[in-house]
Amino acid sequence: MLLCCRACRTMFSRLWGRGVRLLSAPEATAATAFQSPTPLPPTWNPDNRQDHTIPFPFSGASGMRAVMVEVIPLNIRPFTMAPWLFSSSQPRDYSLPNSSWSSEMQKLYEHYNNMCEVDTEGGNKVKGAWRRLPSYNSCLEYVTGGQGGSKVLQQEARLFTRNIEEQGAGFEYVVFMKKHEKTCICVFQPGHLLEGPPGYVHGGAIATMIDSVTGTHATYLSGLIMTANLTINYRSPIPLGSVVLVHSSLDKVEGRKAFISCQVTSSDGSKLHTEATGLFLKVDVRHLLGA
Ligand SMILES: CCCCCCCCCCCCCCCC(=O)SCCNC(=O)CCNC(=O)[C@H](O)C(C)(C)COP(=O)(O)OP(=O)(O)OC[C@H]1O[C@@H](n2cnc3c(N)ncnc32)[C@H](O)[C@@H]1OP(=O)(O)O
Repeated sequence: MLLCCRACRTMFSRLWGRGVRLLSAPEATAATAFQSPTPLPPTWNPDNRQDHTIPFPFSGASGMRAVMVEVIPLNIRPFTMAPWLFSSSQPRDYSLPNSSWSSEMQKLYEHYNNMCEVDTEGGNKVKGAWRRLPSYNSCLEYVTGGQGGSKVLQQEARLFTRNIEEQGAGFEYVVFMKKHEKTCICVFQPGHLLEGPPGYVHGGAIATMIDSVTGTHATYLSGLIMTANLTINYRSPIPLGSVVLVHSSLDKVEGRKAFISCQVTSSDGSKLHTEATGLFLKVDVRHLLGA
């Protein structure tokens, strides 16, 4: 596969780490000569690749150019060391701890994470009442094929809460779901880029987190949803850099509608910062694509 256009590049970034690796120019030449029944375009030349190369999309690889990729069946994928961001076999899960997390954020994470698995008398671990939800920098990570899915794949969809490069500067958060009680809790540490009033979090950033947590909750319960209505009451300002809890609970489901309420509190629950109610409507993938 030649990375010669935007669609190729998007597809490559989606596939990277899933059995796909970049070929060096000699490898690419050899692979084309021995394996591909389709000759390379006449303009392609490993020594002069201007016509069919593109800047590599990931940060940390500036100046690097991708020429050709090889798809390797996952079960025989060799070990390769990738020099850029998505170097593991899975896309980065942003809900895992990083060095920007304060000790309070880390402590709360461990508190809820420990309840995701419990020790049995026999010393085994079994699933607990809670579940940590992974979080990626693109909603595409949740798309599972189908005609709609592949159409979505052609776009470079990004989840903006997870696309601020500097760790700790924007939205640091992790969502835990308590499935049987239909509640969700999010541990949220707002960074300096979310400043509104001096020293406090911007109301729009708080609304973003409420929409993200309640929207994730509704998605988990109902599948593909869109926010139809969000009503927010701001009760007390949230200091930048503090750690707060976003509680989400399902009030009722009526057909396609899920009614969810939400409270943002201090980490010990003693102070109420924000209250909200949301209405989420289950939608068809065609609705998202504007069909
Ligand atoms: C392991 C698993 C992990 C899961 C991991 C998930 C990962 C994911 C993470 C990201 C999570 C981020 C989540 C963000 C979610 C957004 O922020 S979405 C973006 C913001 N929202 C929008 O842009 C929506 C724009 N609006 C629309 O597209 C359409 O108006 C809607 C909301 C889809 C509704 O349109 P529709 O489907 O045609 O519905 P319609 O027939 O008009 O109305 C149906 C019913 O709803 C009622 N209704 C419609 N709108 C309203 C309203 N605003 N107020 C009250 N009632 C209403 C109608 O009255 C009607 O009621 P009934 O007559 O049936 O009783």
